[in-house]
Amino acid sequence: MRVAVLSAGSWGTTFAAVLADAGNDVVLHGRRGEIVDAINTRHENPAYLHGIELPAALRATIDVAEALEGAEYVVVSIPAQSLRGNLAAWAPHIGPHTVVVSLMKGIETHSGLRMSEVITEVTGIPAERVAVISGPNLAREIATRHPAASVIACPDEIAAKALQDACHTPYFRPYTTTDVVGCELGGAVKNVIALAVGLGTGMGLGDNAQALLITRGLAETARLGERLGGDPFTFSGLARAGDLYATCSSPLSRNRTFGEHLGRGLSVAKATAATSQTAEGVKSCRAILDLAHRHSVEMPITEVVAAVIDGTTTVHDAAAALMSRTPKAER
Ligand SMILES: NC(=O)c1ccc[n+]([C@@H]2O[C@H](COP(=O)([O-])OP(=O)(O)OC[C@H]3O[C@@H](n4cnc5c(N)ncnc54)[C@H](O)[C@@H]3O)[C@@H](O)[C@H]2O)c1
Ligand SMILES: O=P(O)(O)OC[C@H](O)CO
Repeated sequence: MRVAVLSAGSWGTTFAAVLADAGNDVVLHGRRGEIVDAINTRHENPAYLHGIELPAALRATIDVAEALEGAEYVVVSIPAQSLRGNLAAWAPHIGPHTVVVSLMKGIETHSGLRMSEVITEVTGIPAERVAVISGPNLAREIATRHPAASVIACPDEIAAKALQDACHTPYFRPYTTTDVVGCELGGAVKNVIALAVGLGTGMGLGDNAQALLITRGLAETARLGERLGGDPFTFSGLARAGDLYATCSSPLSRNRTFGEHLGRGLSVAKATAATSQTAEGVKSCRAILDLAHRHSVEMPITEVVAAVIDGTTTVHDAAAALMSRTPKAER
C-alpha cells in the first residue's frame, strides 16, 4: 500500500515505522528539514525518538503534496486542536478514494467534535472511509519494537480489515471494531484521567489513590461513552481499559508527567514549558467536560482536572473535593 503519514512527531514516526515494517510504501511528512534529513540519511528521528533505528525503507519529506501524492491511506497524527486548520490545507491533495486514519486522542475544544468527526466535516469524506487507531500504544516502546496491540475502528468492517492487514507486524497486533465512538472517547478521556493520576503521584498520595482514580476514571469514561452510543464491550477493551492502564502507569506518558508537574507545585504555564511533546488532556479536558454537561453525564474526576488546568482550584482542593463527595453505591 502507498501510505502518507502526517506528521513526524513521536507517534506519527512510530506508526510510519510499523507500516514500513509491514511492507508498505510509506512517506512521512515532517515540518522541520533537519528531522526529515535525519530520517532519510541516518534512519533516526533525533527530536522525538532519539537513539531508535527506523526502517531504512521509510522515506520522509517536508513537502506535504509529495507525501500525499498517490496515497491510498493518509494517516494523521498531529495535535488535536490543529487538525481542522491543517486538514483544510491538505484536503485538495487527498485522493477521492483515500482512507483517512486518525491516530489522535483529543476532542476539538470549540466544537466538542471527535477527531473522526472533524475529518468528515472538513474533507467531506464519508465516515466509512475514516478510521481511528487507538489503544495502549506508548510510542517509544513500539518504536523499539516491543509487543503492543491496538484497535482499528471504522464503520466499514472491510475497510478496517484491510487496514488491519496493512499494519500487522510481529510486534504490532491490531484488532478491529466498528465502535468508533467508544474508541475515540476512550483515547481522549484516558488522557484526562492520566493527568489526575499524575497529580496524585506528584502530591505523593500513594498507590491506593492511583487505583481509585484509574477505576473510577474508567467508570466515568464508560458513563460518557454509553450516553454517546459507544459499545459497552469497548469499556473493557484495549482502547479503553487497556489504554487507561498503560497511560496512567507509565512514566513515558506525557499526560501523566504533566499532571505530576502540577502535583509537585508547578503552575500550568511552567508545566507547559517543561513539556516538549503533545499532552492532549490539557486542552481536551474542558471540551470533554462540556460534552458531559451537554449530555447530563457526571464526570467528577474530569471536573476537578479541568478546574486545576483552568486555575479555578488548587491541587489540594481538587483532591479534597473528590474525597468529600456524597458516599454512594459503586456502579
Ligand atoms: N506519543 C504517543 O505515545 C501516542 C500514542 C498514541 C496516540 N498519540 C496521539 O497522537 C497525536 C500526536 O501525538 P504525538 O505523540 O505524535 O505528538 P508529538 O508532540 O510527539 O508530535 C506532534 C507532531 O505534530 C506536529 N505539530 C505540532 N503542532 C502542529 C501544528 N500546529 N500543525 C501541524 N503540525 C503540528 C509536530 O511537528 C510533530 O510532528 C496526539 O493526539 C496523541 O494523543 C500519541
Ligand atoms: O504520552 P501520552 O500521555 O500522550 O499517552 C500516549 C499514548 O496515548 C498511550 O497509549
